[in-house]
Amino acid sequence: MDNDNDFTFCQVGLPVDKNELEAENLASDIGGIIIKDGFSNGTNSSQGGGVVWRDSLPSDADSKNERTVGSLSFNVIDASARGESSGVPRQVASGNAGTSAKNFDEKKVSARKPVARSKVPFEKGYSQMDWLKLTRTHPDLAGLKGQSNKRLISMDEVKLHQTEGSMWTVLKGRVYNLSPYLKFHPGGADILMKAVGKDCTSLFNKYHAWVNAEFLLEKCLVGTLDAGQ
Ligand code: HEM
Repeated sequence: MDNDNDFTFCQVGLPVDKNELEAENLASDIGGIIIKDGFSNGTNSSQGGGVVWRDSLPSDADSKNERTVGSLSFNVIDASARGESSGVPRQVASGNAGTSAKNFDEKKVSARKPVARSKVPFEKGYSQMDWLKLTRTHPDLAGLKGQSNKRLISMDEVKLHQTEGSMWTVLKGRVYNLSPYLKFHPGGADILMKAVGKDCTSLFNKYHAWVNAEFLLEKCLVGTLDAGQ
């Protein structure tokens, strides 16, 4: 096997990105990182007032660095005690090394409201399983009465079939008799009536482009739409 083309054998290289190198240099120049809590009024952090964590004890070298480059410090504020209910942690960041210090609040991300689904509870005996059983056992769901389902059908003929037992629709260039499926339609029979006598392809795609109608209505096929009409 050619390992060059197999990503599982990819070698992870050293950072060559210019920005990464710059970030590394900058990090080594920073005098120290201090995390303080927001409760103590300890103004002198070097005495440990409110310091939650610091990356190193101030040594001579570190304080020299602090004078030339500075340090980064973060104040950690517990918002829960103030009864803020956003659930998003508030954060205040401050830097004193010439880096532009900005206070920021994380914006609340508004979750999209889910679209209301309008599935209709099926009547007893009209589940999708019941439909599958019926398609396997019924001899003539399309109502062909011996006619071929390979013939071309005009739109005018489709419009004529809007009566009980013979309700035709066009879906993706195929003509189906919807009558036997009406009561099994999970969206309800009423809404499916909109498809009768018409080409329902765009309505179908609007509601559920993912539904495999070719399979579900296989036994309801009466013919192919004559597109030349
Ligand atoms: C013509 C063949 C059609 C077939 C075979 C069919 C089949 C289905 C199936 C299997 C579902 C359940 C989908 C799911 O659970 O994700 C469904 C739901 C639904 N259908 Fe159809 N459908 C057809 C046409 C239409 C048309 C023309 C309309 C609208 C005029 C429509 C409106 C709906 C609605 C509103 C639902 C419920 C949506 C939902 O679950 O969110 N259907 N249909």
